[in-house]
Amino acid sequence: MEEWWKTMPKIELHAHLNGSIRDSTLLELARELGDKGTIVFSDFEQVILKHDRSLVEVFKLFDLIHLITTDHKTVTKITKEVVEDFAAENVVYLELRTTPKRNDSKGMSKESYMQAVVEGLRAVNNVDVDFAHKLDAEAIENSHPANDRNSESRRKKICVRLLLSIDRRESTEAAMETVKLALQMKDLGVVGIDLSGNPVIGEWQTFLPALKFAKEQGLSVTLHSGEVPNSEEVHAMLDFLPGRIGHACYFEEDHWRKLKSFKIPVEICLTSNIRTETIPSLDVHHFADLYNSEHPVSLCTDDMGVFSTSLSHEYRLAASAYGLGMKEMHTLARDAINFIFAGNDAKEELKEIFASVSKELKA
Ligand SMILES: CNc1ncnc2c1ncn2[C@@H]1O[C@H](COP(=O)(O)O)[C@@H](O)[C@H]1O
Ligand SMILES: [Zn+2]
Repeated sequence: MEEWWKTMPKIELHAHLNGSIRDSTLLELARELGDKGTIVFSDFEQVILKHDRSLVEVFKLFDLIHLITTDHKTVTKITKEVVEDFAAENVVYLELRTTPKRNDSKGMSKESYMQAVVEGLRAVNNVDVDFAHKLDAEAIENSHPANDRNSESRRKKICVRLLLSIDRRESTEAAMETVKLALQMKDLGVVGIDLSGNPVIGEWQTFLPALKFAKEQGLSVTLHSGEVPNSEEVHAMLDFLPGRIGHACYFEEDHWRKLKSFKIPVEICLTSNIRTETIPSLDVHHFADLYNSEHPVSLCTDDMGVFSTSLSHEYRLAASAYGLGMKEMHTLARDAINFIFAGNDAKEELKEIFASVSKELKA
């Protein structure tokens, strides 16, 4: 039973690259920079290993993480590891999101940051990564000829798509640059835009032009919504009709009504919400009501490094907190196929994967 949560196929729709780094890698990177004298290692060690993380502290931690990860080589390394970690727990489809960053001292532009991310996807070697369907399917076949559909020796495969995040600290122009970069990278697996960052910073109106443009150009959009009370912003976000929203912690009656009537899927991050205290306990978490009213929801990790969790753990947690069995959890995982941002080819492939497990469950 314990193993089931790990072996069952899963879909991860809400994972931030820099929040998903292994503790061991963060410590190793911090130690290297400590040895060079760039940072004081012991200061970092304390923060990295600390486990109580209020929402305010989480954003302080991200500033520290970004200090040690924002160079091309490191971005490639953490991308590779994060994809490997998700694949190891049978995530078959991953939408990985990250904020393209400019760092003049490292000669880094938003574009070169994203090239480093794509390098990371290419560097994964213990599992096949399908990240740009049209272009790479052939390359994968050629590099692993034994990988035909009927072969028993078929290697494990994870389908990865990218979302580019706009940080709420950014200006309209910077947000627009991110959307243009996403459009430029459509053939490299970029399928959408995310709005995230410290929820007490920034105004909806600042990001709206870039988000509208993204939508007009055919990119999908997901928004962090209601991480702090902000009724007006939540209404504006719902009226924007995003493809999905994340969190929805401080939603009020009117928001729920709107969300449900618009049928906007919700990315649920249980551990993240409990750790940041945006929801007091699992028994009052909105997952239960959304699930019972058959509203589309998907369990996600948010930041598996920062919150020391995994997608398997989130499934185990929900199953025990809400009394759901293996079959129900399998259906919950499978139904996320309906609101992934990748196209029909990926959806069809995922349906096949889940269908073969459904048969086993019935047997
Ligand atoms: C806990 N809840 C959260 N709420 C809002 N934004 C969050 C977040 N967790 C992560 N991020 C966003 O993701 C960035 C780190 O990954 P990347 O550098 O983009 O790869 C953070 O700086 C923040 O902007
Ligand atoms: Zn998030």
